[in-house]
Amino acid sequence: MSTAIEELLWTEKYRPRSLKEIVNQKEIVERLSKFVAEKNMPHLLFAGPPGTGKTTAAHALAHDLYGDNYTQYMLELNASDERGIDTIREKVKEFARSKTPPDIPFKIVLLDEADNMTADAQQALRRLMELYSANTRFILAANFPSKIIDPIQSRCAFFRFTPLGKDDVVGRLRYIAEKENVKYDEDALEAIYDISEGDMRKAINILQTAASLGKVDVDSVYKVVGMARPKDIREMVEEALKGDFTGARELLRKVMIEYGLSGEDVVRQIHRELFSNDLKIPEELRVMIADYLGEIHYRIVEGSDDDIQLSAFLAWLAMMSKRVGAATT
Ligand SMILES: Nc1ncnc2c1ncn2[C@@H]1O[C@H](COP(=O)(O)OP(=O)(O)OP(=O)(O)O)[C@@H](O)[C@H]1O
Repeated sequence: MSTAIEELLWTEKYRPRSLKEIVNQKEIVERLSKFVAEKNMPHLLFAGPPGTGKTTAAHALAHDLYGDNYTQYMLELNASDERGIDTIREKVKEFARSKTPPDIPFKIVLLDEADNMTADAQQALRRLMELYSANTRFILAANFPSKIIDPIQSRCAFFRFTPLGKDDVVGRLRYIAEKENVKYDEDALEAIYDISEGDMRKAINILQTAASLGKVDVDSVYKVVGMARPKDIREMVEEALKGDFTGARELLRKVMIEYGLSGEDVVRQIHRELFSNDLKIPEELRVMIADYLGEIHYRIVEGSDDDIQLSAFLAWLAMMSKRVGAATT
């Protein structure tokens, strides 16, 4: 990757180079550091959601093993990009023949998105792993480990990466914002965490896009991701639950126009708010709303009119709250 892109993209600029710079994932970092100390390791399977540090950890491990010029001892392949197992086989064969590191008996093949390979391709991969195991170790990265065939799973040490917590994400965003001289509101960083759901890549990208517009505040954050502020969505639902259908419908039109949301976007955001702690409603009502919202979502996806469906939803909320006798508290 060129230096220009590394400088431009904050996810690259602030990608941890060494294991000790990785945020959280403590147990993983400890186990990997042991491999570095022992200069030995088995094949590895890194599993977990996007943006939690799988690729970063593989590079950091190679960096700590081989030093700054580690890339000559590491082959990175993306299972979805490479044209089938034959291409992978050719590349691995060539790589296995190339220069070996001075005092470590193996090189590393990183295979990203391994769970996108068919079961047949994975069988071929398994044979490849065995064939070159004398001087090569494979690191497989996957979002869904259940899609990796058992014979491969049993040959790898398993590492589960978990979504990063609020303190970790907000702390990292604060660190980057300070380094980049970005003006920000603390609650904007928390909003970025809420949207990212523990995906650090997504969080850093939102910060960078919002910062390009000026000060990072809650409004600019929701604007760049094309979402309404949760508060606006909650107010709309609460208004309907108070029985004020007309008021709720006005708020609906406002969020759709102001934020340029589609009907499906609005349904997704209502769904999100339904399970947040900020919407205080009785459990019985929450269950009914979740059920009916699923129906509305289906109708919109099938091509029904956004406005008619969402108006019907708000009307239903207004009627339901009366029947259950439950206005918001
Ligand atoms: N644990 C972490 N500590 C610090 N930064 C992180 C961490 N995890 C992710 N990041 C940041 O997010 C970016 C993306 O992370 P990475 O490529 O490692 O994700 P991944 O888990 O491999 O995701 P994918 O499954 O999409 O490939 C990194 O460049 C880095 O800036």
